Amino acid sequence: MKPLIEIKNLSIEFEVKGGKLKACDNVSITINRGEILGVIGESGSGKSTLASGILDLVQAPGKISNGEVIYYTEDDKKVSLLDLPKEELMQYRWSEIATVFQAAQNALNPVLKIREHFLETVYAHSDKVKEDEIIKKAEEVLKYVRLDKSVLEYYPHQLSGGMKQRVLIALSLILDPKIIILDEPTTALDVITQWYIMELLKEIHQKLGITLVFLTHDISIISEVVDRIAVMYAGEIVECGDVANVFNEPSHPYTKGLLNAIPTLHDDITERKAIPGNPPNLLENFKNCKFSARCYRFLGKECSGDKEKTEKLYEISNKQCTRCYAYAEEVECTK
Ligand SMILES: Nc1ncnc2c1ncn2[C@@H]1O[C@H](COP(=O)(O)OP(=O)(O)OP(=O)(O)O)[C@@H](O)[C@H]1O
Repeated sequence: MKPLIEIKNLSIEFEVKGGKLKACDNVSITINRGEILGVIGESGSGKSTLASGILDLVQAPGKISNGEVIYYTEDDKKVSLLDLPKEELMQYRWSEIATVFQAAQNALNPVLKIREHFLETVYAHSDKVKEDEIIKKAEEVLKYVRLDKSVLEYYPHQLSGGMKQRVLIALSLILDPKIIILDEPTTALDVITQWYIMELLKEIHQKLGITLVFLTHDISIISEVVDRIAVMYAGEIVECGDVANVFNEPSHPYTKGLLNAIPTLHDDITERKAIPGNPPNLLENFKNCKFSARCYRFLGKECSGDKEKTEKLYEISNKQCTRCYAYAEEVECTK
């Protein structure tokens, strides 16, 4: 698979009372063209910060302190997104990389009809497109999310939560992007609507071949959709790989804990166990593996002190990488 976006050693800090909070700590991951990638992790693990970092949208007091985001164009040209002037980078937003962010339900302007949202999005990129062309395209993308064109004449408050989310997905498609990054796309919705939206996104992926990245705490909702999964803990990716490998043979104790904590319809809920302890304070200057305080596999001095070793990802197969020091014999992962 060809790479579409390569995130290299991305670190993002928030300047807060008490110091610098590392929300993303040296994150490296490649998003491949045409795949569906899921990034999972509990609240506060850094998923939204990572999503904002890709398009340099981190708001103060946050700041990208290190790293690169490389975008591969269709003719394999490498573009270093974080080095682009702001206006140029904004041209990539929507037309190459579209985002549907967590607070999406409130992302629509209450005083504008849906048709105006489509017009404004396109006009922000080009004032040469005719209005009727935009509306024709809007009707086409609304069909992908099974909404009738009459929705264009509605104001946001006239739509249900699920319809608003579908409008936002349609809006993200208006400029034919190569990738959509969806941060908690279904969080505020009821379970049935959640599944419906995931089905629609899967269909859109199949029809258009568009790359999708889901960032969510809800493993159950993405498990049947994603090809590959990355697990985030305390600002770091602790494991990534093909979804079947990671789910069937999780290598990192955090991934195991996370999977153990999910109830299913079929099993005994008392069998489910929460991970003991709490996530660490991200203001700390870590010398140990960040999970070591909660880890059943903690290897004593091997997991402590040697930051260089505990901050690497090790390749345990060509389909799975882990940050756990127990695999330090394996080769370093460069994917
Ligand atoms: N504007 C901000 N100011 C200070 N700290 C922030 C800010 N935004 C995020 N953080 C901190 O950065 C860390 C990562 O937050 P982030 O929102 O990226 O996590 P998340 O995994 O997306 O969780 P959630 O799904 O709850 O948003 C958290 O410790 C959070 O408190």
